[in-house]
Amino acid sequence: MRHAHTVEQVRAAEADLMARLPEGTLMQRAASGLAVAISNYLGHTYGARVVLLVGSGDNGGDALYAGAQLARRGAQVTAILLSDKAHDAGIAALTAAGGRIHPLASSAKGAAIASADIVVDGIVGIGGRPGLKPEAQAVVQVAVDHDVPIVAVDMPSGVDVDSGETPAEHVKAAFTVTFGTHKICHFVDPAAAACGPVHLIDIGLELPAPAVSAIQDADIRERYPVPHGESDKYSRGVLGLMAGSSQYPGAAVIATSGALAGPIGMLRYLGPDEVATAVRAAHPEIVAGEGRVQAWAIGSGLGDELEVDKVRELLNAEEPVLLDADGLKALDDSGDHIGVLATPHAGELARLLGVERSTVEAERLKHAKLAAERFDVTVLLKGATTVIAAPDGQVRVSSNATPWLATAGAGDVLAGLCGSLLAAGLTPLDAASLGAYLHGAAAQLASASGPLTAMQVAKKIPEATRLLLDQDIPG
Ligand SMILES: NC(=O)C1=CN([C@@H]2O[C@H](COP(=O)(O)OP(=O)(O)OC[C@H]3O[C@@H](n4cnc5c(N)ncnc54)[C@H](O)[C@@H]3O)[C@@H](O)[C@H]2O)[C@@H](O)CC1
Ligand SMILES: [K+]
Repeated sequence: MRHAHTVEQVRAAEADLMARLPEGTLMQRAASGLAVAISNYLGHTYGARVVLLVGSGDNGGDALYAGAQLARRGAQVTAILLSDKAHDAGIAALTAAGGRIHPLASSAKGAAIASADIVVDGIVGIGGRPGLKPEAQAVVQVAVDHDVPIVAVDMPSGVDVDSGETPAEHVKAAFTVTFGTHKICHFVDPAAAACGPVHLIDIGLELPAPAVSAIQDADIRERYPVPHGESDKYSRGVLGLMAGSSQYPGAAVIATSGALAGPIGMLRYLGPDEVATAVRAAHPEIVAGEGRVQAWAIGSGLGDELEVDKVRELLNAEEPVLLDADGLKALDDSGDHIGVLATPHAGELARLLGVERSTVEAERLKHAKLAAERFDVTVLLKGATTVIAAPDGQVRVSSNATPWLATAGAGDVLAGLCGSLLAAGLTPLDAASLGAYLHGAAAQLASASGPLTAMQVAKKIPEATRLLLDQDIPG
């Protein structure tokens, strides 16, 4: 996993390290990493036209020192000072290296930005409040109008660093270079979408447990319940699936496709006879009717046929339960639901919490955590980046989805797959994490940069799993 820490955690780790190192060492490490990333992006340094947008703090200092390094290697570097205050030693370094300094009032600044190969956003970093001042917004707009790529120093200025929210104007970066550890805004939308690819420069910080972790390929290898020589269909896990209705029979076929593509040894389907017939026609290996299961997945396409009392009984039983779509209506905030995984999209989470959908979309991390705490469940909030919040406060994100995945039935596949991982014995947090990541990987395979259907995603899950497990097929 990659890890993100809060501003407070980063400041404490920086203070610890700075106390042991000569003054300025950390900033030099940061600036060197930034300069190399800019050179790599441009493909050349000599003659490159680089404009630095420099705010009043150390974020501007990073930009100035990186600019000085680039200037020493032949780049034409111009700094635009957005505040009366700027990092003095950084300005001296840039000037000594042959860089130019423009105050905000300079009439030449617009032309410098318009003809730049890259603009470096050193306006604010972890010390910034959300939003851009009008003068900063104006220069950023010149870069946007002239299609000049912007590299964000630490993070795009104007985003809310610790929540990933973007309540006001902010920079949209071509890429971001960050230092020491990731910050929450790199992982959580909408801010994450403004970062572009994020490069992490190690500056030697020693960090505590992360606030948010992002799932990577290696996590699948580490945690996927791969069967072994002694496994049988029961020990691999049996999932009970309640989905689909006479109104939405397709949801059952799609959700069962997702479940069968996961690690379980057997799938039991419970639902109306005609839907069970359709499900078994699609998947003859499915067993219809009651029986012992290790986990339940309930909800996709149930419509009005949701039996709230029965579901609440299951919520209080020992087996873990996944609640999706209509099944979420059975969730209440009384009692212990520690084994429950809820998989809402923003609209469903908004209904659960009694707020507007747009509020959830703007404050995704906050509302996922709020619901995890209030309902005592693990919450998987679907979206371009999936946010997973456990009731103990752990948060993970999965960011490998393709926008083509925004298609009917994709959520049913995810519910089936996560249910399958639950039945195979993973915790709700791991089942949600691996499910979201494998779902994203399968969608990438199914899409190959083009449209896809939910059933195509389900069909690609085994291949995505195999690639991520890096296992050759025997025989
Ligand atoms: N502390 C360290 O040792 C290191 C810090 N580093 C850099 O230092 C940055 C943090 O520096 P600072 O703590 O000086 O803080 P910033 O540079 O993020 O911001 C400093 C000042 O900007 C002003 N400000 C706040 N919000 C603003 C807004 N929306 N618009 C305009 N001005 C605003 C405030 O007066 C604030 O004090 C990090 O993000 C990173 O880039 C790196 O050099 C790594 C080492
Ligand atoms: K910045």
